[in-house]
Amino acid sequence: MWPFLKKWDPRGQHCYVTGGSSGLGLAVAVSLASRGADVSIVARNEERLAAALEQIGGARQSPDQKFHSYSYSLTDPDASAAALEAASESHGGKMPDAIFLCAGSSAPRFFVEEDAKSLQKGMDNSYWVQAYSALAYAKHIAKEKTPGKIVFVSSLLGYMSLIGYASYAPGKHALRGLAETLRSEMILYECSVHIMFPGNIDSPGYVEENRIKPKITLEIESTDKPESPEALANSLIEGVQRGDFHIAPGMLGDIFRSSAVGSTPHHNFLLDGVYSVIGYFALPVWRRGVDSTIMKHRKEHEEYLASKSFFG
Ligand SMILES: NC(=O)C1=CN([C@@H]2O[C@H](COP(=O)(O)OP(=O)(O)OC[C@H]3O[C@@H](n4cnc5c(N)ncnc54)[C@H](OP(=O)(O)O)[C@@H]3O)[C@@H](O)[C@H]2O)C=CC1
Ligand SMILES: CCCCCCCCCCCCCCCC(=O)[C@@H](N)CO
Repeated sequence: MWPFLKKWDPRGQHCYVTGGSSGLGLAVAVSLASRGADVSIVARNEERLAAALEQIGGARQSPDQKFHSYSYSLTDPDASAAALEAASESHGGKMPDAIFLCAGSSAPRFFVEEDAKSLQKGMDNSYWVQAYSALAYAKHIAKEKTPGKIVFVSSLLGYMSLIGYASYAPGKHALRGLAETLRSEMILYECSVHIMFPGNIDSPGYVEENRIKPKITLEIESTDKPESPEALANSLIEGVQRGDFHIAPGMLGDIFRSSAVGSTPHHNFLLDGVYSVIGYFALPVWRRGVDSTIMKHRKEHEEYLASKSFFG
């Protein structure tokens, strides 16, 4: 964003990556390691953490780089704080220089099939799984008076939403609200804030969610071909290096970002204007197409609900 500012260099920095055992988080961890960073990853499953740590080790650039993994459940506020503290212990008690909050998951289904518990779980796995870590980190940064970096991972579904995402899109929108607040507030502590809005990612999590995803959601989404975690990890890190606040890779990202920009900082003042004009004309056409696809599916939907004994 500011060409005269020095680009952020991950070399020698301690980077903390949640969800670092799979998909985007793992690719971010590997890419940071290959750029000379110390990397700590956090997730729950220990076997996958161990396998990931080995892969991250393979990207080592110097014998001094430290790689660690920690098993914590980040939907718990105390565990989120404990995970950060554990990671800082291996670095002389100093908080990580940057935290990449990639953990998250979605379980798409129709709203009428949700219940209070599943909606709360959706919020846990989209919003709280990142927000608690940001909270614990921010407190330390403010107390320690050391600069920091917070990177959230939302989704294109943090800019818009569609059928099937009632338990997930609200949390991803909420992350945008949190990031906007923190971008403004954390400048007090020299802590920069960034948030990514990727489309579909070709990850283990994507394969998993597609097994339960309503057919109609799959069909509408098919416009957005999944991208490799590695390519997206590079877009994320390069966005952070440039100092971009919103990082929305690809043409779709540019269109949705520019169309939803509000008072969020622009990237390229002129180009963003072009993208927002494209969005102004193309997005309503796309949305009407989506609505008509959904309406054509009405009978099938009713049959589906009947097959689940929804009507009693
Ligand atoms: N897949 C997609 O199409 C898209 C995904 N996103 C977002 O990108 C991020 C990465 O997604 P993706 O690459 O698919 O990830 P994966 O589903 O492949 O991996 C998720 C990672 O997060 C960890 N994780 C999940 N829940 C918790 C938890 N409660 N506590 C600690 N760790 C947790 C998992 O480990 P473990 O289960 O062992 O804890 C794993 O390491 C997510 O935030 C997702 O919402 C955004 C747009 C599209
Ligand atoms: C010019 C206008 C053209 C518009 C075309 C838009 C196509 C958008 C398709 C929807 C993409 C949804 C991504 C979901 C990512 C995600 O977060 C889930 N995989 C859950 O994890």
